[in-house]
Amino acid sequence: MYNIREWRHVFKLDPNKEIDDEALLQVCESGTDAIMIGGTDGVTLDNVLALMSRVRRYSVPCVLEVSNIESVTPGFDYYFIPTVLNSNNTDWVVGLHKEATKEYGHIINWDEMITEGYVILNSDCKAAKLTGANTNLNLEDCIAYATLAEKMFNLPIFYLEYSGTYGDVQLVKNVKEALEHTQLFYGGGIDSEEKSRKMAAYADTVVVGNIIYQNLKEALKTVKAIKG
Ligand SMILES: CC(C)=CCC/C(C)=C/CC/C(C)=C/CC/C(C)=C/CC/C(C)=C/CC/C(C)=C/CC/C(C)=C/COP(=O)(O)OP(=O)(O)O
Ligand SMILES: O=P(O)(O)OC[C@@H](O)CO
Ligand SMILES: [Mg+2]
Repeated sequence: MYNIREWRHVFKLDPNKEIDDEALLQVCESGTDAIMIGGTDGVTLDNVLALMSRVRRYSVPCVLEVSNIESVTPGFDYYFIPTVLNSNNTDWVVGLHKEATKEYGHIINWDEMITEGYVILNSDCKAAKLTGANTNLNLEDCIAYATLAEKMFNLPIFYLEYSGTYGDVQLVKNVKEALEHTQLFYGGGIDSEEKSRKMAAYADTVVVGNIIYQNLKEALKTVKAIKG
Protein backbone atom coordinates (compact mmCIF):
# COMPACT_ATOMS: atom_id res chain seq x y z
CA MET A 1 0.00 0.00 0.00
CA TYR A 2 0.94 3.63 -0.21
CA ASN A 3 2.49 5.74 2.50
CA ILE A 4 0.14 8.70 2.73
CA ARG A 5 2.57 10.49 5.02
CA GLU A 6 4.71 11.09 1.97
CA TRP A 7 1.90 12.82 0.09
CA ARG A 8 2.62 16.52 -0.30
CA HIS A 9 0.10 17.40 -3.02
CA VAL A 10 -3.32 15.95 -3.71
CA PHE A 11 -5.86 16.86 -6.40
CA LYS A 12 -9.49 16.60 -5.27
CA LEU A 13 -11.86 15.75 -8.09
CA ASP A 14 -15.56 16.34 -7.64
CA PRO A 15 -17.66 13.50 -9.12
CA ASN A 16 -20.48 16.00 -9.54
CA LYS A 17 -18.43 18.09 -11.99
CA GLU A 18 -17.48 17.42 -15.61
CA ILE A 19 -13.88 16.83 -16.63
CA ASP A 20 -12.90 15.77 -20.14
CA ASP A 21 -10.43 12.97 -20.92
CA GLU A 22 -7.56 15.27 -21.89
CA ALA A 23 -7.86 17.32 -18.68
CA LEU A 24 -8.11 14.16 -16.60
CA LEU A 25 -4.98 12.77 -18.22
CA GLN A 26 -3.08 15.93 -17.38
CA VAL A 27 -4.29 15.91 -13.78
CA CYS A 28 -3.46 12.23 -13.26
CA GLU A 29 -0.05 12.50 -14.88
CA SER A 30 0.82 15.86 -13.29
CA GLY A 31 3.12 14.35 -10.66
CA THR A 32 0.55 14.86 -7.89
CA ASP A 33 0.81 12.29 -5.12
CA ALA A 34 -2.81 11.19 -5.22
CA ILE A 35 -6.27 11.82 -6.57
CA MET A 36 -9.00 12.23 -3.98
CA ILE A 37 -12.54 11.81 -5.26
CA GLY A 38 -15.05 13.71 -3.17
CA GLY A 39 -17.46 16.60 -2.84
CA THR A 40 -20.20 17.85 -0.62
CA ASP A 41 -23.28 17.60 -2.81
CA GLY A 42 -24.50 15.53 -5.74
CA VAL A 43 -22.13 12.65 -4.95
CA THR A 44 -23.75 9.41 -6.14
CA LEU A 45 -22.65 5.82 -6.65
CA ASP A 46 -22.93 6.31 -10.42
CA ASN A 47 -20.76 9.42 -10.67
CA VAL A 48 -18.19 8.03 -8.20
CA LEU A 49 -17.89 4.76 -10.14
CA ALA A 50 -17.66 6.61 -13.45
CA LEU A 51 -14.88 8.88 -12.24
CA MET A 52 -12.99 6.13 -10.39
CA SER A 53 -12.87 3.91 -13.46
CA ARG A 54 -11.50 6.79 -15.55
CA VAL A 55 -8.83 7.66 -12.95
CA ARG A 56 -7.88 3.96 -12.76
CA ARG A 57 -6.44 4.20 -16.28
CA TYR A 58 -3.47 5.87 -14.59
CA SER A 59 -1.06 4.64 -11.95
CA VAL A 60 -1.66 7.51 -9.50
CA PRO A 61 -3.11 6.46 -6.10
CA CYS A 62 -6.85 7.09 -5.86
CA VAL A 63 -8.83 7.59 -2.65
CA LEU A 64 -12.50 8.17 -1.96
CA GLU A 65 -13.36 10.87 0.53
CA VAL A 66 -16.65 9.55 1.85
CA SER A 67 -19.43 12.14 2.04
CA ASN A 68 -22.38 9.76 2.06
CA ILE A 69 -22.76 6.05 2.58
CA GLU A 70 -24.63 5.37 -0.69
CA SER A 71 -21.64 6.24 -2.85
CA VAL A 72 -19.05 4.00 -1.17
CA THR A 73 -17.78 1.33 -3.56
CA PRO A 74 -14.85 -1.10 -3.60
CA GLY A 75 -11.87 -0.31 -5.80
CA PHE A 76 -10.14 2.60 -4.08
CA ASP A 77 -6.72 2.48 -2.47
CA TYR A 78 -8.06 4.15 0.67
CA TYR A 79 -11.26 5.63 2.07
CA PHE A 80 -10.85 8.94 3.83
CA ILE A 81 -13.59 9.43 6.42
CA PRO A 82 -14.24 13.03 7.45
CA THR A 83 -15.37 13.90 10.95
CA VAL A 84 -16.20 17.59 11.28
CA LEU A 85 -14.86 18.54 14.68
CA ASN A 86 -16.38 22.03 14.67
CA SER A 87 -19.84 20.93 13.58
CA ASN A 88 -22.69 21.80 15.91
CA ASN A 89 -24.47 18.62 14.87
CA THR A 90 -23.11 15.34 16.21
CA ASP A 91 -24.34 13.54 13.06
CA TRP A 92 -21.31 14.95 11.23
CA VAL A 93 -18.92 14.18 14.07
CA VAL A 94 -19.78 10.56 14.85
CA GLY A 95 -23.49 10.01 14.13
CA LEU A 96 -23.40 8.99 10.46
CA HIS A 97 -20.22 7.06 11.13
CA LYS A 98 -21.96 5.06 13.86
CA GLU A 99 -24.89 4.27 11.54
CA ALA A 100 -22.49 3.21 8.75
CA THR A 101 -20.56 1.00 11.13
CA LYS A 102 -23.74 -0.51 12.54
CA GLU A 103 -24.87 -1.52 9.07
CA TYR A 104 -21.59 -2.33 7.32
CA GLY A 105 -19.14 -2.92 10.16
CA HIS A 106 -18.81 -6.61 9.31
CA ILE A 107 -17.45 -5.85 5.81
CA ILE A 108 -15.35 -2.78 6.59
CA ASN A 109 -11.62 -3.28 6.15
CA TRP A 110 -10.40 -0.79 8.74
CA ASP A 111 -6.87 -0.89 7.32
CA GLU A 112 -8.25 1.00 4.31
CA MET A 113 -10.16 3.62 6.37
CA ILE A 114 -8.31 6.79 7.29
CA THR A 115 -10.06 9.33 9.50
CA GLU A 116 -9.69 13.03 8.81
CA GLY A 117 -10.47 15.45 11.63
CA TYR A 118 -11.88 18.46 9.77
CA VAL A 119 -12.07 22.01 10.98
CA ILE A 120 -14.00 24.07 8.43
CA LEU A 121 -13.15 27.77 8.46
CA ASN A 122 -15.02 29.25 5.47
CA SER A 123 -18.60 29.84 6.61
CA ASP A 124 -19.79 30.24 3.00
CA CYS A 125 -18.67 26.87 1.71
CA LYS A 126 -21.12 24.06 1.10
CA ALA A 127 -19.50 21.75 3.63
CA ALA A 128 -19.80 24.39 6.39
CA LYS A 129 -23.46 24.96 5.61
CA LEU A 130 -24.29 21.27 5.37
CA THR A 131 -22.62 20.36 8.64
CA GLY A 132 -23.54 23.50 10.61
CA ALA A 133 -19.89 24.20 11.29
CA ASN A 134 -19.04 26.91 13.79
CA THR A 135 -16.47 28.80 11.74
CA ASN A 136 -16.15 31.64 14.23
CA LEU A 137 -12.85 30.34 15.56
CA ASN A 138 -9.59 32.03 16.48
CA LEU A 139 -6.09 30.58 16.41
CA GLU A 140 -6.36 29.19 19.95
CA ASP A 141 -9.57 27.37 19.02
CA CYS A 142 -7.91 25.83 15.95
CA ILE A 143 -4.88 24.75 17.97
CA ALA A 144 -7.19 23.21 20.56
CA TYR A 145 -9.01 21.23 17.86
CA ALA A 146 -5.70 20.10 16.35
CA THR A 147 -4.45 19.02 19.75
CA LEU A 148 -7.67 17.13 20.50
CA ALA A 149 -7.46 15.44 17.09
CA GLU A 150 -3.92 14.28 17.78
CA LYS A 151 -3.72 13.67 21.53
CA MET A 152 -7.23 12.68 22.45
CA PHE A 153 -8.57 10.99 19.32
CA ASN A 154 -5.28 9.88 17.79
CA LEU A 155 -6.43 10.88 14.31
CA PRO A 156 -3.95 10.34 11.48
CA ILE A 157 -5.06 13.52 9.64
CA PHE A 158 -6.11 17.00 10.76
CA TYR A 159 -7.65 18.94 7.85
CA LEU A 160 -7.88 22.74 7.85
CA GLU A 161 -10.63 23.33 5.30
CA TYR A 162 -11.11 26.74 3.69
CA SER A 163 -12.86 25.27 0.60
CA GLY A 164 -13.29 27.98 -2.04
CA THR A 165 -11.21 30.64 -0.32
CA TYR A 166 -7.51 31.01 0.51
CA GLY A 167 -6.74 30.62 4.19
CA ASP A 168 -4.54 32.27 6.76
CA VAL A 169 -0.93 31.17 6.21
CA GLN A 170 0.11 32.26 9.72
CA LEU A 171 -2.70 30.20 11.27
CA VAL A 172 -1.65 27.14 9.27
CA LYS A 173 1.95 27.66 10.43
CA ASN A 174 0.88 27.90 14.07
CA VAL A 175 -1.35 24.84 13.84
CA LYS A 176 1.47 22.88 12.25
CA GLU A 177 3.74 23.84 15.15
CA ALA A 178 1.17 22.48 17.60
CA LEU A 179 1.13 19.04 15.98
CA GLU A 180 3.71 16.34 16.64
CA HIS A 181 2.74 13.45 14.39
CA THR A 182 -0.80 13.95 13.05
CA GLN A 183 -0.56 14.88 9.37
CA LEU A 184 -1.77 18.40 8.57
CA PHE A 185 -3.87 18.75 5.41
CA TYR A 186 -4.65 22.20 4.08
CA GLY A 187 -7.30 22.82 1.42
CA GLY A 188 -8.92 25.92 0.00
CA GLY A 189 -8.43 28.55 -2.68
CA ILE A 190 -5.11 27.40 -4.04
CA ASP A 191 -5.13 28.75 -7.58
CA SER A 192 -1.50 29.59 -8.27
CA GLU A 193 2.04 28.33 -7.87
CA GLU A 194 2.76 30.92 -5.20
CA LYS A 195 -0.27 30.12 -3.04
CA SER A 196 0.56 26.44 -3.30
CA ARG A 197 4.18 26.96 -2.26
CA LYS A 198 3.23 29.20 0.67
CA MET A 199 0.81 26.70 2.20
CA ALA A 200 3.12 23.76 1.51
CA ALA A 201 5.79 25.47 3.60
CA TYR A 202 3.68 24.60 6.65
CA ALA A 203 1.00 22.07 5.74
CA ASP A 204 2.21 18.50 5.29
CA THR A 205 -0.23 17.98 2.45
CA VAL A 206 -1.90 20.54 0.23
CA VAL A 207 -5.25 19.73 -1.43
CA VAL A 208 -6.21 21.49 -4.66
CA GLY A 209 -9.77 21.29 -5.95
CA ASN A 210 -11.81 23.96 -7.72
CA ILE A 211 -9.04 25.50 -9.83
CA ILE A 212 -8.87 22.23 -11.81
CA TYR A 213 -12.27 23.15 -13.24
CA GLN A 214 -11.55 26.87 -13.62
CA ASN A 215 -8.00 27.07 -14.95
CA LEU A 216 -6.26 23.75 -15.58
CA LYS A 217 -2.96 25.36 -16.51
CA GLU A 218 -2.72 27.12 -13.15
CA ALA A 219 -3.88 23.97 -11.38
CA LEU A 220 -1.00 21.98 -12.85
CA LYS A 221 1.47 24.63 -11.66
CA THR A 222 0.39 24.00 -8.06
CA VAL A 223 2.03 20.57 -8.33
CA LYS A 224 5.29 21.97 -9.69
CA ALA A 225 5.42 24.47 -6.83
CA ILE A 226 5.64 21.61 -4.35
CA LYS A 227 7.06 18.63 -6.20
CA GLY A 228 9.47 20.48 -8.45
C1 LIG B 1 -14.99 -0.67 0.47
C2 LIG B 1 -16.39 -0.78 0.88
C3 LIG B 1 -17.40 -1.15 -0.13
C4 LIG B 1 -16.70 -0.51 2.14
C5 LIG B 1 -18.09 -0.52 2.63
C6 LIG B 1 -18.08 -0.16 4.05
C7 LIG B 1 -18.40 1.27 4.32
C8 LIG B 1 -19.78 1.70 3.99
C9 LIG B 1 -17.47 2.10 4.84
C10 LIG B 1 -17.70 3.53 5.26
C11 LIG B 1 -17.37 3.71 6.73
C12 LIG B 1 -17.76 4.99 7.36
C13 LIG B 1 -17.47 5.12 8.82
C14 LIG B 1 -18.35 5.99 6.67
C15 LIG B 1 -18.77 7.30 7.23
C16 LIG B 1 -20.02 7.77 6.58
C17 LIG B 1 -20.31 9.25 6.54
C18 LIG B 1 -21.49 9.64 5.75
C19 LIG B 1 -19.57 10.19 7.16
C20 LIG B 1 -19.84 11.65 7.11
C21 LIG B 1 -18.81 12.40 6.32
C22 LIG B 1 -18.97 13.88 6.44
C23 LIG B 1 -18.70 14.49 7.76
C24 LIG B 1 -19.35 14.65 5.38
C25 LIG B 1 -19.61 16.09 5.47
C26 LIG B 1 -19.19 16.90 4.27
C27 LIG B 1 -17.70 16.89 4.08
C28 LIG B 1 -16.78 17.27 5.18
C29 LIG B 1 -17.24 16.52 2.89
C30 LIG B 1 -15.81 16.43 2.56
C31 LIG B 1 -15.57 17.01 1.20
C32 LIG B 1 -15.50 18.48 1.09
C33 LIG B 1 -15.32 19.34 2.27
C34 LIG B 1 -15.61 19.01 -0.11
C35 LIG B 1 -15.51 20.47 -0.37
O1 LIG B 1 -16.62 20.95 -0.83
P1 LIG B 1 -16.98 20.95 -2.38
O2 LIG B 1 -18.07 19.95 -2.56
O3 LIG B 1 -15.75 20.80 -3.20
O4 LIG B 1 -17.59 22.35 -2.54
P2 LIG B 1 -17.74 23.14 -3.91
O5 LIG B 1 -18.59 22.30 -4.80
O6 LIG B 1 -18.38 24.43 -3.49
O7 LIG B 1 -16.37 23.32 -4.44
O1 LIG C 1 -11.65 23.55 -3.98
P1 LIG C 1 -10.57 24.26 -3.22
O2 LIG C 1 -10.94 25.64 -2.79
O3 LIG C 1 -9.25 24.19 -3.94
O4 LIG C 1 -10.39 23.43 -1.86
C1 LIG C 1 -9.85 22.14 -1.90
C2 LIG C 1 -10.45 21.24 -0.87
O5 LIG C 1 -9.99 21.52 0.42
C3 LIG C 1 -11.95 21.20 -0.90
O6 LIG C 1 -12.40 20.23 -0.01
MG1 LIG D 1 -15.00 21.64 -4.81
